[in-house]
Amino acid sequence: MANPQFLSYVDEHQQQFIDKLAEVVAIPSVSGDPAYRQHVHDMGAWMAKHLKELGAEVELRPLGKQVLDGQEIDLPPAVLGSLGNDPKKKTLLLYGHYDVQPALKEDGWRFDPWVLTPDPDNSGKLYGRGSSDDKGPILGWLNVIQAHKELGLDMPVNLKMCFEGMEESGSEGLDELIEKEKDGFFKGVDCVCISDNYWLNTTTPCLTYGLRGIAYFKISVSGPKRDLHSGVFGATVHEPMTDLIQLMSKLVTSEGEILVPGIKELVAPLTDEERKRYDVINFSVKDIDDAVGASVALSDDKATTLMGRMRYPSLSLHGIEGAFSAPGCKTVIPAAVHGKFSIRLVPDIGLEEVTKLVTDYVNAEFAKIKTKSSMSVEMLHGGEPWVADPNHYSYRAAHKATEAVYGVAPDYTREGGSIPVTLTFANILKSNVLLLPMGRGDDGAHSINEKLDTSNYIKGTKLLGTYLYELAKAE
Ligand SMILES: C[C@H](N)C(=O)N[C@@H](Cc1c[nH]cn1)C(=O)O
Ligand SMILES: [Zn+2]
Ligand SMILES: [Zn+2]
Repeated sequence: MANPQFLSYVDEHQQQFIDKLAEVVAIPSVSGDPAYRQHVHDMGAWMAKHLKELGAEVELRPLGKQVLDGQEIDLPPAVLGSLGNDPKKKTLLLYGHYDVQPALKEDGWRFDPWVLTPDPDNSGKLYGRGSSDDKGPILGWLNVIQAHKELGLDMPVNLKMCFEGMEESGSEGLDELIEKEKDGFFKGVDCVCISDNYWLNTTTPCLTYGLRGIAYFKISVSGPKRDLHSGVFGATVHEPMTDLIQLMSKLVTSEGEILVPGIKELVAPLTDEERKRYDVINFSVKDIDDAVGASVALSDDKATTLMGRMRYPSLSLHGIEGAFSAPGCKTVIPAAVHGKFSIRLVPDIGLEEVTKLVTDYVNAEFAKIKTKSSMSVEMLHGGEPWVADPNHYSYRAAHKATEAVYGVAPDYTREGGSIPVTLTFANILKSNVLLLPMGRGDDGAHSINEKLDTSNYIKGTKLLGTYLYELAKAE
């Protein structure tokens, strides 16, 4: 059980916590676009300032530079914080990310994505980019610390904190920092907790013990030196976009089957025991329909749907840079186009292996196209898949905390998304990692109209705090 004073404090400060979330949603910390990079740095500075005010020792650790769209720019720093150093207490490492995915009102958002907007229908939904992924959860930790500081309560465990600003763009520089600091800043960490994923549905909290990895690719096709008039040059020159579409159509079927040979053969075989684990999860295919706003699920079967997200790889096509995409009818032949796609990886499918399979296949398919265009394929960023031991004491502590705050036992899930640093923490720090999500499956992370329900934010803050108390006692 958590301290009752702490729980009451969270209820009494609900509006103040929402106002803080509004303050950080207003900082458009998009890591993938160089034009927004200063905002990512501003968000890192905001985190450092507020953690210091809460009594933590804080350091902004530079992570070097990256080349983005031909420009060399500073990577956002890692915000490293420590609170408490009592050798009698356990030491928990918290990780979260302060960068977000891009968002433009014209993509179809109901409200300005950078203004946290409560649902006018009073449903309690708080709309805004980053509300659920991952600014709400990282503020959840800050709220817990604030409550303890203001109430004069001792924290049940020592905290180390690592917040990064590049998670949505491959976590560049972070693995190196963890390796370098494993016997420095990260020394003494007993276990790791990350709140950066989502419940499977809208009602049942969960503990997550696996993540898919990711391999993100770009296929570039070019030909003419400049964009051309299709009336003047159509049926006259090879067109890069035509070649790229042909290549991209060879990657995946409409039923989601990956066409790159050799990938599905690597997936670990399904055991009866594992199959049964999907049957007990509180979930229905309607949860998918509700989350995406349409009846478009690949399967009508619950276990097949869950396995599609948790234990099988997937290949998604994301976009074509350089293609005409504005309204209207521009009759251009683009000179160079870059197709982007990613593959979500599962255990037994490694990043290096998949990169070779994809590169060889795309090159072989391109060789079959009769064209004079040039083509190259590269892996832009990646992260390996991860699975943890859900019988660890940290999971037992989170299980008890979930029952205390939500009055139900959590589901045990594997997440379809990726948090590349998770495996690094597990391997380099040799620690158990727990994923303790705050948001719901319909939060729309990475999509338009991302939201966090007020009750998830407030109960989620109570859950994170209660987990610390349970962790202190756990064996
Ligand atoms: C699950 C986590 N909140 C998340 O959204 N992770 C991203 C990481 C990523 C990797 N490349 C780009 N973003 C994801 O799963 O897409
Ligand atoms: Zn994300
Ligand atoms: Zn995230």
